[in-house]
Amino acid sequence: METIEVLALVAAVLFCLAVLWRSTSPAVQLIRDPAVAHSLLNEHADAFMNRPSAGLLTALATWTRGPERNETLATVTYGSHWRSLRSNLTAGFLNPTHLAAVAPLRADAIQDLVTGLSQAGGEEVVMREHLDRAMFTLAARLCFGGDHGLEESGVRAMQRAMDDLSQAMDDTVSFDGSTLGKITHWRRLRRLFGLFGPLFEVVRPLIAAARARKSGDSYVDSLVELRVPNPDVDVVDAKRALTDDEILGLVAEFLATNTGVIVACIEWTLANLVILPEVQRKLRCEIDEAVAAGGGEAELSEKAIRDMPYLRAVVLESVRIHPPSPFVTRGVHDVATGRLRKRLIFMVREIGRHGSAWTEPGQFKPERFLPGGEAEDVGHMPGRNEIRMMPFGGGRRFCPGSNLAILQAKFFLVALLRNFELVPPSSGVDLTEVGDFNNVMKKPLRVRVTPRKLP
Ligand code: HEM
Repeated sequence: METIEVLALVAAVLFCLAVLWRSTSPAVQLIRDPAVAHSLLNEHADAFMNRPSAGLLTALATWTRGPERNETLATVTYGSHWRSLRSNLTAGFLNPTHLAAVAPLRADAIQDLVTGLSQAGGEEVVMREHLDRAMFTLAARLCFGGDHGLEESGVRAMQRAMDDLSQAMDDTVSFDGSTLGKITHWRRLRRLFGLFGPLFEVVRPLIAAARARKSGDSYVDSLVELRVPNPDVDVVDAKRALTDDEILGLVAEFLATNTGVIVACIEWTLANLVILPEVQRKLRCEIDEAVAAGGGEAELSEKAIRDMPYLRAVVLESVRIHPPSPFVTRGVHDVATGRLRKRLIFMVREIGRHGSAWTEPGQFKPERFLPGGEAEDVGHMPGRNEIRMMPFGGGRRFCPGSNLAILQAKFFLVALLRNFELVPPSSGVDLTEVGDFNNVMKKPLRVRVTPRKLP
């Protein structure tokens, strides 16, 4: 065959592959309107119970297929396996009695944060560095238990591994859909999955220790004890334990959801409090009054924190305008083949700032969530009759950790405002957003923290 004929043949094959690829690629629909989001997620919840399946690229990157993949709560298909994992987290770990018992761990983390910031001597600090450290220590203790030999060096090694994973995740999500993009995406995915290795090195002995002690109240203890449906055995209601690989995935998910997004929520809130001194002053007044009413205790009670209307309004306004997770996805799959037909992307940021649902949507105005305000009935979860914002998603797969996340953010904010005056840095505060997986401040917030004389 002549060279020219070979080239023509190669071009024809490539053309056919491109047409095939395009014709089999799932359609993508972007949802920006709160009313449309409500109709899809609330009125047709049964049709949108799953996120898009991971697909060919993930299979290539992990060299695994279908049920062999280690599913996490966020990736698993709606069904009995999902129900087991979800009720283990919500009815078990996140139930109010259990959470009350972890209050001392949170108090320790907050105390360390306040001590660290006090040493800054009124100088400018990069708030995220301090918050990341405190929040990660807390998450690791919630995950593995406060007194099971979790060394500081192990916590920091885990934090480094998780930082790399979350950076790789952000690089992977922002993928433009072009053929070149897909190839790059595949390479990024391979890198991403490779990053689980260093995390596993630190976590594997902790899983082994949890298996050996057979009881405990940390998240990893609950995963070791959990039995999930086993469809591979021909026995009614057959169950099996989770493998170490599966537990690793769930641990990574737990650490990720209990750190970066909560830190992002606190950082965005602080940025607005620094820019708007009047809002900061009002919030501090509410905190000082609650502290006085509580007899000046070092940490306010959970009830006192929940009963603070202005704090609630500030946090809601923060997650409305700067949702730490900027989009939520759903997939429509072919019933027979399981292949992804359509990908729906709910643009959480745009929904929370939609002109049809909010007046002056770009302005940070906590008052809108107070009694008499335009959003006095809006909470952090979508209402039954409407969606006006959805920072924690909606429908069947809404975020199970939303209450904990809001509570942790409030406790940290109260401690910071109670102990420090927060003054803008000389360079000002830049609210530019970055990140597709997590929505963070492009320029990490710098603040001058001046210790307060406690009333
Ligand atoms: C400010 C902090 C947080 C934000 C902004 C956030 C946001 C979200 C969003 C938007 C989703 C997708 C919901 C959907 O698809 O409808 C989600 C899912 C999820 N979140 Fe959170 N989250 C936060 C904290 C947490 C915490 C603390 C936990 C665990 C204790 C958690 C565990 C999960 C899990 C397991 C899922 C997947 C649920 C499922 O598919 O059934 N999140 N989160």
